[in-house]
Amino acid sequence: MNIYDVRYLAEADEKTIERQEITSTDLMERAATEAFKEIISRLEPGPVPIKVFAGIGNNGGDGLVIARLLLGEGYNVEVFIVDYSRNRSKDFLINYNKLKELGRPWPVSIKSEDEIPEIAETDIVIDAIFGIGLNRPAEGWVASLISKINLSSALVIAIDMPSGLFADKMPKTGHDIIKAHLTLTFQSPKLVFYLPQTGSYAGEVEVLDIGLDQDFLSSLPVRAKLIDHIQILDMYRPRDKFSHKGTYGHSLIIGGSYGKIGSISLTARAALRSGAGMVSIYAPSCGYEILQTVLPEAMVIMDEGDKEIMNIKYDLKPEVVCFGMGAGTSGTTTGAFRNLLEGIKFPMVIDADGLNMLSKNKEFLKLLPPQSVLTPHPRELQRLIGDWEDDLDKLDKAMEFLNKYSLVMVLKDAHTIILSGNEMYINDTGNPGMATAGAGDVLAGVITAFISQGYSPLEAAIIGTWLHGRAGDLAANELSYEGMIAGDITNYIGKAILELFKNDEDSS
Ligand SMILES: NC(=O)C1=CN([C@@H]2O[C@H](COP(=O)(O)OP(=O)(O)OC[C@H]3O[C@@H](n4cnc5c(N)ncnc54)[C@H](O)[C@@H]3O)[C@@H](O)[C@H]2O)[C@@H](O)CC1
Ligand SMILES: Nc1ncnc2c1ncn2[C@@H]1O[C@H](COP(=O)(O)OP(=O)(O)O)[C@@H](O)[C@H]1O
Ligand SMILES: [K+]
Repeated sequence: MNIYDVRYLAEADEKTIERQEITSTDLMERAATEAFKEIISRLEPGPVPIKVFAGIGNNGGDGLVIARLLLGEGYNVEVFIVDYSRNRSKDFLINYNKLKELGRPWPVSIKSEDEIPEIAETDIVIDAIFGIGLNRPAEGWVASLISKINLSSALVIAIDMPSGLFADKMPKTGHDIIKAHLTLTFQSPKLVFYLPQTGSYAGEVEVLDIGLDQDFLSSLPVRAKLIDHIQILDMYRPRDKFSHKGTYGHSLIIGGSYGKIGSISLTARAALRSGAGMVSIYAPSCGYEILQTVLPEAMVIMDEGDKEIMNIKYDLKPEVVCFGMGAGTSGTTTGAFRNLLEGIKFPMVIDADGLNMLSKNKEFLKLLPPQSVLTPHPRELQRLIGDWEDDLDKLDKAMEFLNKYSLVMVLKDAHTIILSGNEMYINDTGNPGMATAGAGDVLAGVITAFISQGYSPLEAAIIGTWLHGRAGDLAANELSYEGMIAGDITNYIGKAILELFKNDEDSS
């Protein structure tokens, strides 16, 4: 699903109005009706008290339409106009009059702190104060209202955007922003919903198709893509009946040190479970028996070092090499990594201590084979690219870095972001149960396996990240967030792949 810059969404509204020969009021009615349908599909029957807070712009107009439609269905609705300016939008006014024509209940205007109503725990709050038009932080009593809504235990549904959140820039600390449980957003998800700094304001995100002109939308530059199962299915290549293990490539996983042999076994096992034809593990010799015992499907090659890698030598021809998990960053292992980099001409996957060695030895970066995949978590990223001001600045800096060295970057987080060239892909699978040691080692193995099967590094990063998260979700469903461990993610990769081919919506 495409994510667009919001300034283009406003243009798409205008183009739609022109091409579909409708008015902006019709479009507002259409958008708000979609939101209304979604809201009632989630409401328990009964006289739930609903408080709609409507601003005086078009987001407020949406709120008024939703209120009118809910009243029409007999819901118990109170409407509060957040009357911060006389500058009311045309469609707000049209819908304000339509609401008043219903006669009951009269919308209550809030113009000061004293007029902010009590909000009960049992209320449902519909936040239609500000949408994508917000261009400065909420202030004064409007900020107090937002804070009061947040302090109540009411269920909060934000329309288009949680009010107070900017669509295209990061808030500073101290800004009051609605913390929604659910955000019903129009046509395109907004990038800020997926960034660690701002994502928690949106809660669950539901994207509502409001029928904006598809031809115009497809002519727009795409800011990012939210990966969905359709995209994964499109990339997936079925296996040929007459294929053999050679068809799916040989993955070489290099890493481990005394006390950290488990990490490479996690990576190698995940690679085998993700379709690699053959997997060899290269490790210090203290790992030999452990690896042969825990993973009989993998071949094991020993380094001359007992407790750490000293000098990487092998005489096989892998399709892909994955380096770094549990390797440590000693001077000897760093020297061995440098020699490895000098000898490899095809894209690698680099994780964990491989990334730390790159950070400590920036001159290694130009030795990286083009299109290599780097999989940093936020700390590893910070060591690689330095500090950033905020999440948007982080993305800009990471882009600059990867383009300098022609890399693919997998920025691991709650919503992992994959960057390549000017493209950005956002992952929407995964859960907090995956915040467990070794989950990243598993991801490195999954991505490696897809490269070994002939997928491009970017495709492998996208498919691998999505499947890893989906497998984590399936594991959590059975085991709980607390009960799952990294190896469980690997155990569910097969089910995550099978699920891709199920036709029901639940697999998305
Ligand atoms: N344009 C259209 O045809 C459609 C618009 N829709 C809705 O329209 C929204 C955008 O509407 P608007 O552009 O009217 O903007 P908003 O309703 O988001 O904001 C209202 C106005 O408040 C002003 N403002 C910004 N920051 C402020 C602050 N801190 N304190 C006080 N005032 C501030 C802005 O100048 C803006 O005009 C979308 O988010 C969506 O909900 C939908 O109805 C779909 C169709
Ligand atoms: N809250 C979360 N929601 C979704 N995914 C998560 C969450 N926390 C961690 N993950 C995923 O788990 C993995 C953790 O990787 P990493 O931090 O490298 O762990 P380790 O170094 O222990 O292997 C990443 O793929 C990350 O995206
Ligand atoms: K809103």
